[in-house]
Amino acid sequence: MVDKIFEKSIKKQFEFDEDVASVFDDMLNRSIPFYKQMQELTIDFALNYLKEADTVYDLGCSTASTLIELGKQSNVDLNLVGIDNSSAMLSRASKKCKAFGIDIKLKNEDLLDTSYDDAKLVISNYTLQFIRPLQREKLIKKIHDSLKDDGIFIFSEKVISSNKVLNKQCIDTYYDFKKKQGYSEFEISQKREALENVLIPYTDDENKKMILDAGFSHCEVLFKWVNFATFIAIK
Ligand SMILES: Nc1ncnc2c1ncn2[C@@H]1O[C@H](C[S@+](CC[C@H]([NH3+])C(=O)[O-])CC(=O)[O-])[C@@H](O)[C@H]1O
Ligand SMILES: O=C(O)C(=O)Cc1ccccc1
Repeated sequence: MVDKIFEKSIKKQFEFDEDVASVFDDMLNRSIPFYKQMQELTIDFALNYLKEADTVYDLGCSTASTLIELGKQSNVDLNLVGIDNSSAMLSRASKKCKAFGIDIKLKNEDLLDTSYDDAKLVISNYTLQFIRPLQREKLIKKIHDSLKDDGIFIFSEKVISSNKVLNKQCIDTYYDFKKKQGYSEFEISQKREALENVLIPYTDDENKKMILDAGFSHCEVLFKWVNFATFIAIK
């Protein structure tokens, strides 16, 4: 279904409710530049590290498209776990898993309350940005401590620049991208307002610092388009 959520006047904050879930795959494809390529990279790099019976967690799995694709492409059996606290997202995820015949354990839990036992790989694409900064630092520490010694964390985030002028240029370039995807100026500005204080982006350096402070030995950017970046961290 086509995302028309912000065509009408909306006064509430952005929420992952039934309305958003029903158009979510379209929303992501049209709102996150190179979303498909970013997902393919996540899977390509994940497959570099995964062996038979490894456990993979996807934090903020939404409609489970990344885990389904990982399950399809893996030559070994994996223990796939998707976590999200939106029932609307998970009911779609569950239907898609059945339709594709991929076995994924879907957990309706807050990321901050979940345990990540036996994790070889943790994925979290475009989700940490919705966790408040203090909690975010704690969550990263928990992810680090739960990962096996050779564990990997792959995550993507909307990012900002610490240079004000460049940051404004990045935002303008992103809004041009959205216009080219068919969103009107009204939809773009309504969504921007709804995301205010809900989506809290860090700079690349802040993301890397958060990762290294949690104890990871290495972190780098795998992919970046203007203000959207994918990172890989090695325990
Ligand atoms: N505290 C929380 N606990 C659990 N889930 C949460 C929490 N906060 C937000 N979520 C969930 O995180 C997901 C973020 S979307 C991820 C896209 C996906 N990774 C993808 O690659 O397709 C990204 C976006 O919409 O920009 C939503 O499904 C929320 O319900
Ligand atoms: O920042 C924006 O304007 C976005 O649209 C990013 C986004 C994409 C998908 C869900 C929530 C936010």
